[in-house]
Amino acid sequence: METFDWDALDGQERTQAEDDELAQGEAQLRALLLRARPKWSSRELEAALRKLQMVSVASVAQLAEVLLLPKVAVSVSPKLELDELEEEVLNVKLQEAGVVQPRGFGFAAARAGHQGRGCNGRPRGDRHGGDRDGDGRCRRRLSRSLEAIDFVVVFERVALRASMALDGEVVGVLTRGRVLRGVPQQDAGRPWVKVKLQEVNGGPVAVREWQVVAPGAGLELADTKPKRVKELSLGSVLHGHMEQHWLKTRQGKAKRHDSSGREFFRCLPERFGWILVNGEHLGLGALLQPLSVDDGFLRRLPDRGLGLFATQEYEEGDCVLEERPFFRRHGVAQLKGHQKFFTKSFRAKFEQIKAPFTMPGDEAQSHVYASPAMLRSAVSFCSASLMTQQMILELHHPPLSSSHPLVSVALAVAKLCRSAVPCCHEVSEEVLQRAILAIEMNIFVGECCFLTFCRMNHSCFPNVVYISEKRQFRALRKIQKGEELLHSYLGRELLLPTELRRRLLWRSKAFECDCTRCTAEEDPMRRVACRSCAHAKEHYEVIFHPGVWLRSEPSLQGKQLAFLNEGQRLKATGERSGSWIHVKVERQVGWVLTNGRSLSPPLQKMLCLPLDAESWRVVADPYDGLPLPEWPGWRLWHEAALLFLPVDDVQTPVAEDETQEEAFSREILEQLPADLDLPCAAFTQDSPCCRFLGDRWSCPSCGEEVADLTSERLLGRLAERTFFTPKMTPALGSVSAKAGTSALKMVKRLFVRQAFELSASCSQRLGPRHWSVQWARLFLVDLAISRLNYGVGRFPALGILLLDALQELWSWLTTLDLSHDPSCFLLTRTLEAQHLLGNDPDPLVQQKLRTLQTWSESCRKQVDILPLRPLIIDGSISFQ
Ligand SMILES: C[S@@+](CC[C@H](N)C(=O)[O-])C[C@H]1O[C@@H](n2cnc3c(N)ncnc32)[C@H](O)[C@@H]1O
Repeated sequence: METFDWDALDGQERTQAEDDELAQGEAQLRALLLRARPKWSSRELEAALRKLQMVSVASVAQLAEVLLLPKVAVSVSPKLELDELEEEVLNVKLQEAGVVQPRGFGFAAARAGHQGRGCNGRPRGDRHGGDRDGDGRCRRRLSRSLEAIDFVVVFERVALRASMALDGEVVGVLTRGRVLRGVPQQDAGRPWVKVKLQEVNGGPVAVREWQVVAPGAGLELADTKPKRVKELSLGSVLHGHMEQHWLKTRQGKAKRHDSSGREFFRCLPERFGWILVNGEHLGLGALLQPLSVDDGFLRRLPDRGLGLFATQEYEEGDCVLEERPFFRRHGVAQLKGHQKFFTKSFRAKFEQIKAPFTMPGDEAQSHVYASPAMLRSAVSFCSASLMTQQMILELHHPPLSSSHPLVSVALAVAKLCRSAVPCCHEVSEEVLQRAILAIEMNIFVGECCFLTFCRMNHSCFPNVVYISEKRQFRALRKIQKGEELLHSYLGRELLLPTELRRRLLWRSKAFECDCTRCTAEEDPMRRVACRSCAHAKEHYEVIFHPGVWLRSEPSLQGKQLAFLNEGQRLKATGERSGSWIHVKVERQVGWVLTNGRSLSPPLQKMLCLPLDAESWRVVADPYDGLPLPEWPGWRLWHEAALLFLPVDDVQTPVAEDETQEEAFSREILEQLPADLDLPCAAFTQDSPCCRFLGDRWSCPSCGEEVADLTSERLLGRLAERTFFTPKMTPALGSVSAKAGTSALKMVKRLFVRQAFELSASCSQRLGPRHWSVQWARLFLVDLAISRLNYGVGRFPALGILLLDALQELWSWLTTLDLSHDPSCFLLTRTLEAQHLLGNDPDPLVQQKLRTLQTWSESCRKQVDILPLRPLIIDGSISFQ
């Protein structure tokens, strides 16, 4: 039995003879490495040597000693050559040191490692195969025993002991969900795991254990003239890191290291601790579980690190997981305690921290800036206990070698915090950078980190949802045993198209999402109305007096087939050529000119105009300068604008207080060519939509393909800025917010006018089903609810407008590939509409309300992902 001799750790000065022995051992190891890796350059060799020393291997003898196993293996198989063994041991140690990729590491290897050990009292049998004959068996067994594998703590709390015995000194405690690496070992038939203390409870990498090895060391106050506050007795153990001649410990104190050329402290060698794997004989059951068992709850996946899996079947609404956080990030209020360190110059430096951001495979460049949340992360981390710090560092984060902009931003924030905030002085730059990244990647709503929840991967089509008030995950749909549990790291962003969702995830969480929605062939958010199908359904009326010619070709030279009188109705066939349309009139077909501008001399007049499919009225002629063109894609937004804004505001083309950004958006909209407007028939219920398939749209009905992404991208970018994050300013005065709303905010009238213009442009060019138009609807719903809540006077048309928009949004959400039901995005809005319009005498309003109520009653209403935004228009309410 291998027990650890703690007494041996007592500080002894190293003698010259020991130094010589070390040098000799190193030379042996170098020779062994050279033999085993003849192709390595001297730099690679030196790097490997350094890394081996980090895992306690400084000589060939140590290599054998640490693992003890060669002796066992030799006795089992005398055929095995020592060289071969050395190389095997060397390979394992190199893997442990991170010099080469662990062979077979991960799922299969860990499973193999677990096999036959009887952990959890469950014999594993031989179902995972393995080399079972002769030398092969021996080699397999050897590497298995040497390999460190991942375990997860499955019991509430397990003890880390100084020796492989139940009465061994407890040197640490690990809580459920903690993931650790260790080498399985047996003692008297009981399975134990040997782990490095540094890895599990020794604190962040730079902080090590030190021991007082000479008399005269004392505790001094840092940041002031050295002032001794305490003598330190020989042998006492401290946590800290070296900075020049001082060993720095926590609480802003420093300890003298070698002011007079003498060493006071020595870093303790890495220690080991043992954890019992199975507590069945104690009546406890499994304490640790290898990570990669087939039916495990926590598994290692080939391309995403760890992931959580269902160990039983769940019905929709069931509670799947519940956990308490181990870490809570400081809120803004708590940070105020540190305010005096955030001087003007600190703030200036902080605001300059940024790194260029590009999406892989995309040329468009922007920047990622340091967020104040990172500052909170740094301070919270540095104020946490060593154990908590270690648990944070164990959470997933991008490697520091990654070129992702967050990595360099986190480094700059870490540097700045270390230099300015006292509680951060003692943590190394690298550790603080890792901590900021780990918190950024794993933080949950409510500013918490969890040991288990944080291992759950993301999907835009999740099967569980986080209920923050209860700290629970609940099933969004039926979940089969063995299915991966996936939640969405995104909230309302789930209602954005794939390209934007992937961009957001890459930007904030540094990964390229490969979920079912992101990899699906079609992106249903980007459905646009099919122009050619709509053209084919279009009806026209001759509005020119006395009438127009039906011609055999789309030109004035075309043969005159018939004269069509003013007022005559024509059915389009779908073919067009410039201002010419191909029509069917009674039994004849031919071409008709719609626009007199191409005549010579030009006639500034339309000759034929489309009929609105809903009202069968002629759509007004924009060239005659009529003030209110009644294009269906435009009409809803124009009418809405008139309900919310004074007529002057709606019609004034440019406002004087327009900001640069607003001017930019307006110019973009003005530049969009008018001839791309969709025909009226595109706005009828049954008009077909083109599906977006990667880089083009294709109509399932007529087969038409469209590849022009430019105006859709342009409108999408404006829509994201306008509807997704409306520019709001806090309201003046003191009106308390009503239930379901957050603090009151104001939107500028000019902003609202431009938002309606954008809504109309998106609608006219992309049709009623595109995501940008749906976000415009949400904006309209929030404006309408705010107006009904806070506005002065009644607006009868507002109720119908609100309920129509809600119904439209509800049915859009049901057609998308979303696992959340529409109530997750619309519940508060629906309830608020019911509350505000419940007493409305209009029977149409009551009928629409009943429909909405039936829909919402059939939903589970688990979460509200998209709370109502109180969009109060500046000047539309008066504060008393
Ligand atoms: C909060 S962690 C989840 C647990 C993590 N897999 C681990 O090993 O601890 C988030 C990380 O998991 C990976 N990940 C999660 N969801 C993913 C997805 N849908 N596609 C690709 N990688 C994903 C990414 O590396 C991401 O940064």
